[in-house]
Amino acid sequence: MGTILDGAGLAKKIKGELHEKVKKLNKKPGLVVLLLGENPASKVYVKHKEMDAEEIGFLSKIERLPVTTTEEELLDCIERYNQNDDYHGILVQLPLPEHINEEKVLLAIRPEKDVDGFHPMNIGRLVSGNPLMTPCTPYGIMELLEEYKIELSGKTAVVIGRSNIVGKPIATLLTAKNATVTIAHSKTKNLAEVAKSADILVVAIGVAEMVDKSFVKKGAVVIDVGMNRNAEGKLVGDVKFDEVAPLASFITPVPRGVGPMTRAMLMKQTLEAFERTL
Ligand SMILES: Nc1nc2c(c(=O)[nH]1)N[C@@H](CN(C=O)c1ccc(C(=O)N[C@@H](CCC(=O)O)C(=O)O)cc1)CN2
Repeated sequence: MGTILDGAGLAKKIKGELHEKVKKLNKKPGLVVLLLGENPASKVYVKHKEMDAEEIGFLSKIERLPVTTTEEELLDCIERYNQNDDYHGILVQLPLPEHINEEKVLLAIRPEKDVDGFHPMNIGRLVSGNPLMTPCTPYGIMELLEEYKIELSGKTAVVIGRSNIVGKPIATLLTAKNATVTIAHSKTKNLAEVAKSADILVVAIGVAEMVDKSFVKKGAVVIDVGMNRNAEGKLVGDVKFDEVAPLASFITPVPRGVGPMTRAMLMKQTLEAFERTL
């Protein structure tokens, strides 16, 4: 049985350290989360972010906007927070309703306040090796790998999934640590065979328990980014945990793996955004 990478435990430690730093400040760092509509999962994630921010001692606000909000109204709202010096981090919860152009919205957030790291300027900086803000899920994965002293240099990494928020940036971060990275996706031929070549396997496909033991080399490090509800309504990852864990050297659980680390990195980047204003 592989070692379980305790994302929840590490996230708790990081949030405790942030709290200690915030206690010493004269002003509270501020985080605003913009939530459009009533997506049940998004509502839970946003609530968790609010709880984390309050626990650490941030000024925390959720702007709950109706699903009928127009793109122009959303852009106006973002601009108000761009101009508001009490808020150092602005985040728009994804996914957005279909009538809103996600690219336009992410471009509207000032890069210095883009604590999600999704603004094209922040993506460009990440790719060129001079990051300002890093997408929180990939950042959290890298912190977890570092905490457990998992060697990356010279290792073969396969990332299944090519999203802008996870697949592409984690591939960039692993490459920066000298891993040899392949990005695989729904059109990849012989996906299980490609995955099985990996020393480090990152799975971010959004299909419940799709990755079974046929995808995993003995001794591989398996990072499961998936967050799905199975037929019984239980939260499961993209990896069949019980089948894969005995093969892996390290593996993240779902829940309590990558998810809490995503939130911890959001808090870390909010404090850093605040510190840059001092
Ligand atoms: N603006 C953003 N939108 C979205 C992001 C993001 O990084 N920025 N990522 C995902 C959702 N997400 C953060 O928003 C997220 C999802 C889940 C968790 C988490 O802590 N999960 C827990 C379990 C939660 C539960 O019980 O449902 C866990 O894994 O232990 C954190 C962040 C899409 N949108």
